[in-house]
Amino acid sequence: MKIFPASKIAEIDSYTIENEPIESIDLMERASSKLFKKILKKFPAPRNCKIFVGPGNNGGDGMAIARMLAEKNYAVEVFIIKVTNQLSNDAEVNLQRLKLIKSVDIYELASIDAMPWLFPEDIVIDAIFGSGLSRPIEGVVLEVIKAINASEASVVAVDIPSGLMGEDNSKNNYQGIVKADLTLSFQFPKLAFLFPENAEYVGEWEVLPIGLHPEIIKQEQTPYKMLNREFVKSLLMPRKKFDHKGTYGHGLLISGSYGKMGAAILASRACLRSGIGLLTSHIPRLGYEIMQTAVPEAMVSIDRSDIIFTEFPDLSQFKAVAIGPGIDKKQNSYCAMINLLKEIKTPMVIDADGINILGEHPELKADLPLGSVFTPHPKEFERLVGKSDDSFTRNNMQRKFAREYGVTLVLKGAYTAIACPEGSVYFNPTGNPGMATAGSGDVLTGIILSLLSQGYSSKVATIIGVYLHGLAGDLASEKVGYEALTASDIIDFLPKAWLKLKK
Ligand SMILES: NC(=O)C1=CN([C@@H]2O[C@H](COP(=O)(O)OP(=O)(O)OC[C@H]3O[C@@H](n4cnc5c(N)ncnc54)[C@H](O)[C@@H]3O)[C@@H](O)[C@H]2O)[C@@H](O)CC1
Ligand SMILES: Nc1ncnc2c1ncn2[C@@H]1O[C@H](COP(=O)(O)OP(=O)(O)O)[C@@H](O)[C@H]1O
Ligand SMILES: [K+]
Repeated sequence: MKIFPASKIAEIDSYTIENEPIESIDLMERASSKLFKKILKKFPAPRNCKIFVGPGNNGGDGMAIARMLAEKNYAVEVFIIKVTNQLSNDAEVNLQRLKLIKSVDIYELASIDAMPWLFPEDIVIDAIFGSGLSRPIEGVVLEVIKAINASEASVVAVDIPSGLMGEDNSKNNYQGIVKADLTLSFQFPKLAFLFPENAEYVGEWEVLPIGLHPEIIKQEQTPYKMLNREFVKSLLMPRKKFDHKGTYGHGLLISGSYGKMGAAILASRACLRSGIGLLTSHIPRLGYEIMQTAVPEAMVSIDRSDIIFTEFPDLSQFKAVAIGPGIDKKQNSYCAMINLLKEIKTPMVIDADGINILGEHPELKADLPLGSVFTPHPKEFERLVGKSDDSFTRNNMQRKFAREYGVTLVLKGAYTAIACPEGSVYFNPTGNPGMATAGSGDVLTGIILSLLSQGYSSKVATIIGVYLHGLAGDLASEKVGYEALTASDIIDFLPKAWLKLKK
């Protein structure tokens, strides 16, 4: 699913109006009735609704919803916040329609003194500003938003919480953003919904299709996309009757060190559960028996060091290489990394301490093989790419790094972002807070290595890997819950995740 910047949404709107064709007031009616139905579902018994509306089309939606709720016997009060004297055309039409409904009280809110008391059992509908917001909130609107946020009422935001910019909130005043319990967004999610600092403002969110024109949605370009099962499934290569293990590639995994052999085991097991033909696990000497016992399917390559990574086998036999889980970042490992980067010609996955070594020695970035994949969590990301104060800026830095070095750069977390060399970013909807547990990143590294070895491109291997990893985590959490979930559970649910993905 595409995620458009707010500026493009008005264009998509106009195209729909012209080419469906549909009158703009009818498009508003269609959008509002979708939202109204959702509210009815969420709050089936009539309650007091206090609807705050602004001067634009977001306000117009609010007034249309007010009319629909009143017709279903909800006690509705509408507060028109006096921002300007002029309402948008469609908001004005909806105001006139609303005035015909006798049961609805309509007030003008020109100062905070006229603010109504909000009770915990009230439903507040926030239709002050939508995608047309052009600057941080101030004046009476700021006071109203503070009062809404101080109340215990249930807050539903129309399209986007008022005050939140669709993408860039780096210069916003967070005091002036509505804290919604539920945000119902028209047709597309907004980029800002995917950033952690906005979570308490957006609340739970849902996208409501409102029938915007499919042609323009197809045509319009955007760097931001949300993954879904159909898309990921379409990337899978079918297996054929006469395939053999050579068909699915031989991968090399460099991982583990003294005290961190678990990372090597987890990554190896996940790799073998993701379709690879042959896996060689390169580990320090002390891990030999551990690996042979825990993962009999893996071949083992032994380092001359007992405890860390200092060398690697002949690379010519491998289709892809992964390095990082549990390797530590001692001087000798750094030296081995220099050599590895000089020799390697296949794509590679770089995770954990592999990333940290590159963060400490940025000159190594010049030797990165084409098609490398980085899988940092936020702290590792900071060491590799740099610091930022907000997620939008960080996302721009992520895209720039991916373009500059020709790599696929993953930023792990809720809505993991995958930045590709050509500038696009894919966000992943699968995964859950149960996965915030030791070793779950090692599992992801193993999965992506497996897919690269099978011949998927770096971008596709990363997309499938990230989606599948989250899906396995979701299936695992259905069985064991968030708290008890371990990285091994994610591996155990990889078979089910594959089946579900391919269904
Ligand atoms: N694109 C779609 O899919 C549809 C959009 N609709 C609604 O239309 C909304 C967008 O409507 P508009 O473009 O009219 O925009 P808004 O309703 O967000 O309001 C924009 C108005 O507020 C003013 N304004 C912006 N920032 C301000 C600030 N900080 N302080 C004071 N005034 C400010 C602007 O000058 C403009 O007059 C969407 O969010 C959605 O609710 C629906 O009606 C129909 C379908
Ligand atoms: N709240 C969350 N929602 C979705 N996925 C999550 C969440 N928390 C963690 N994850 C996923 O779990 C993995 C954690 O990786 P990482 O931090 O590298 O773990 P480790 O270093 O212990 O292996 C990542 O893939 C991340 O996307
Ligand atoms: K709103």
